[in-house]
Amino acid sequence: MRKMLAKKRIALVAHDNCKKDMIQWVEKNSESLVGHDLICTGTTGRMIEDALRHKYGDEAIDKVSISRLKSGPLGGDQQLGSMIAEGKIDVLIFFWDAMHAQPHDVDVKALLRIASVYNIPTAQNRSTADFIVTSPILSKEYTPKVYDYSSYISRKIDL
Ligand SMILES: O=C(CO)COP(=O)(O)O
Repeated sequence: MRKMLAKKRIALVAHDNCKKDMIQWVEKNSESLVGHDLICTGTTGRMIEDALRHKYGDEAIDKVSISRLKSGPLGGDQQLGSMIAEGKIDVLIFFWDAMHAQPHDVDVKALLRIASVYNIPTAQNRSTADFIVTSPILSKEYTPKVYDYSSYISRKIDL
């Protein structure tokens, strides 16, 4: 059983062409977000921190839990994927660029895939992110369905 606490661990990631969208979305929903733990890839995190600092001031921002991983192309997506596999992320908000290829395309795909494997609520655009951030479940305990991969783990492989 996997139980999400009322305080969620929310991963925030955006490609460069989507960062404006992400910052606007965070600013618009900051009241709902600041009570949770925010985990970001490097550059997205820096920009979100700057935006929140600008909105709330230096003192208030120190009380917001924001952690910054490596920049996406430098391993940040993989770090997030690893955190998902370890049960350390509850929600993924990932605005990825559907119009331009990324140097770390494989990492992007891997992150989205692992989020699916572990049944992580994932927003890939602002509308879905709006639905998630306004969901009453966001601030309540929640027990997501955990898929049973035991038959895969114990599968027999002929040698
Ligand atoms: O590349 C990213 C996600 O794939 C995001 O990385 P940055 O937040 O460091 O720009």
